[in-house]
Parts: sequence; C-alpha cells; structure tokens
Amino acid sequence: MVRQLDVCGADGVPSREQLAKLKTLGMILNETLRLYPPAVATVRRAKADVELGGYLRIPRDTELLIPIMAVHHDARLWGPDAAQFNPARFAGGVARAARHPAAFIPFGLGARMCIGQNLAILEAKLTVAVILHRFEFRLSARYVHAPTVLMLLHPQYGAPIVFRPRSSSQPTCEKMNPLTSS
Ligand code: HEM
Repeated sequence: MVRQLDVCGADGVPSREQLAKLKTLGMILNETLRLYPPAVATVRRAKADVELGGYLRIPRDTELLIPIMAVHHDARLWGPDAAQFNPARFAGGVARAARHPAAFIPFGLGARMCIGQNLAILEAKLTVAVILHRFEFRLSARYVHAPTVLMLLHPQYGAPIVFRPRSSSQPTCEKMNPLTSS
C-alpha cells in the first residue's frame, strides 16, 4: 500500500527529509522507465559511412533501430538483477546506475532526444504527489502483469488501482498543490 508523500512543510518549504522523499520518487520513476520504457525503440539513419567501435561498418543511409527496451534489460549493463525493480540503483544518479553512463535512454539520446523529458518527469512527480496527498492506493487483485506494445508500451489489461481517501487530519501541502493553489 502506498501511503504518503508530503513534499512541503507548513510554510511551503520542503525540509531535508521531504527533499529526500522527492529524490526517492525520482529514483522510482527512473526505475519504472527503465523496466517499462513507453517508447521501446527509436531509429537513426546514418548521414555518412561510419565505423562503430572499430568493428562495424555502417554504410550511409542505413537505418538503425536502437532497442531501448533491450538495452534497459541487458544484464551486462545492469547486472544480474536487471529484471528486478530496484530504484536504489539510481541512488548515485542516472550516469552511475549502470556499467555504461548512457545505458538509461527512455527519452533517447543526442541532438534529437525527447524535448519533453523534463516536463514529463515534473508532471509525473506532481501527479504522484497530489494523489498521495489525498489517497492511499494499492494494485487491485484483478491486475494481470502483461506489458505489451501498441506503438507504445502499455499494460495489456489495464492497471486497476484501488484508492482510499486519506483522513483529513494529515498535514496539508496547499502551496505546492497545483490543483488547489491560486
Ligand atoms: C514519459 C514520457 C515520455 C517519454 C518516455 C518520451 C520518449 C521519447 C523518445 C524515446 C523520443 C525519441 C528520442 C530519440 O530518438 O533520441 C522522444 C522524442 C520526442 N518527444 Fe518525447 N517522451 C515523453 C514525453 C514527451 C512530452 C511530454 C513531450 C512534449 C511536451 C514530448 C515531445 C517529444 C518530441 C517533440 C520529440 C521529438 C524530438 C526531436 O525529434 O527532435 N515527449 N520522446
């Protein structure tokens, strides 16, 4: 059961402990994007003949599929627990989470990487914080784990979640709540 994430004190300023909770939330989101990247692959076309790593010659105009999902699940990069949900692997930052600094690529890489990356992460953090401010929740017993791809990765049978309103005696976070602050 997910219970609580107060992200600000009574004065609206996050404490050290609350900042630590936000960092943990970022790690959880990263680990979710690692195991279940919504964009499972991206494509690049070589503008010129190029040699990769000294052993692979790629002729101009070749299209390359970059398998984001496979890179994120590669045990050579992520270690023997690559298939496990372990947000702690991001404790030292994204670049140190795997054996290669560019192993985590849910938003792509380089000049054409996702332009909405920061917005997407901010939205996700705010959404979780606002939900946790008002509800406790847990996965429904009806949930079936069946990630599948239809353009994007998504749960084939949905992700039913059971919400329970939190008691009103909990501390409030009005100043950081974009839905209620003026
Ligand atoms: C979790 C949310 C999102 C994920 C996982 C995601 C993922 C991606 C990926 C993998 C690419 C291709 C990057 C590459 O080939 O290197 C991409 C491109 C792009 N994304 Fe996102 N994206 C997300 C949210 C958003 C949002 C919120 C916006 C806009 C507000 C956005 C706008 C774009 C645009 C415009 C491109 C094309 C960039 C270019 O070609 O220069 N994305 N995204």
